[in-house]
Amino acid sequence: MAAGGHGFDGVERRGLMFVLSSPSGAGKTTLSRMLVAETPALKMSVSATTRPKRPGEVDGKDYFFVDQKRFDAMVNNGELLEWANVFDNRYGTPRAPVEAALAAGQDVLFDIDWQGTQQLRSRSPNDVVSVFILPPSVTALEQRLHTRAQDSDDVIRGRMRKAGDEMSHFDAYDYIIVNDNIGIAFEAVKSILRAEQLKRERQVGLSGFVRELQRQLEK
Ligand SMILES: Nc1nc2c(ncn2[C@@H]2O[C@H](COP(=O)(O)OP(=O)(O)O)[C@@H](O)[C@H]2O)c(=O)[nH]1
Ligand SMILES: Nc1ncnc2c1ncn2[C@@H]1O[C@H](COP(=O)(O)OP(=O)(O)O)[C@@H](O)[C@H]1O
Repeated sequence: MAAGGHGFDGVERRGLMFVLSSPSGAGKTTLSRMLVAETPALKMSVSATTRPKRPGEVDGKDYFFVDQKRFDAMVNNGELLEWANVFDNRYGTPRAPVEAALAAGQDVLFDIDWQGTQQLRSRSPNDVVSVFILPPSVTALEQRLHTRAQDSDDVIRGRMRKAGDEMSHFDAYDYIIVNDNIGIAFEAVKSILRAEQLKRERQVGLSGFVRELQRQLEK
């Protein structure tokens, strides 16, 4: 992967792929939005989906809403970095924007399920940092799905039924956050991102930087 972009005093850093997953309603969309709002350099990957648009969602911002035919064409043309069936719909990550951002040394944020996370990790094991968000309780999860008020009772029942399955994959993730208080959960997400950005192996320009410090000391 190409190196580029930002870092302290010109220390080049490799962009990372920051993944948030959770059962529906646990809070990953909320946390992703907060993170992007506070971290302008972080690029959100906008997925393509065949699911219907919810009230308030914007095409091209929340998702690219496409029909089944277009989705199949994207798969067949290799336009997706990963894709999966979730809740009887298809979801996938457009490849080009992610590759361009990473090549420029930018970090990319993904709100994708465990299947997509697995596919990204097998392609780029060193660049994926994965976080799984758990609800504090089943009652809270159900309440959140209802207060979001964007899905029918039937859809909510379906999502509650599948929450157990989704949660069973928590052990494939690097970090786990229980999202009880949103402010505390957000602090936790930010800390993980910051610590991962500072990992030695991601700061690919370090040896040159240290050599330069040593050269100046020798003067
Ligand atoms: N594999 C994969 N999963 C995705 C993608 N985009 C969204 N998802 C997941 O699909 C599931 C359903 O998303 P959505 O319909 O927005 O419902 P929500 O989780 O209740 O907000 C969530 O687990 C998302 O993380 C994608 O591009 N790839
Ligand atoms: N810690 C929290 N406490 C209370 N409500 C929350 C919390 N985190 C998220 N929510 C609310 O729960 C609902 C579902 O959150 P959302 O981010 O859409 O979940 P997901 O993307 O995981 O499906 C939203 O209405 C959101 O405002």
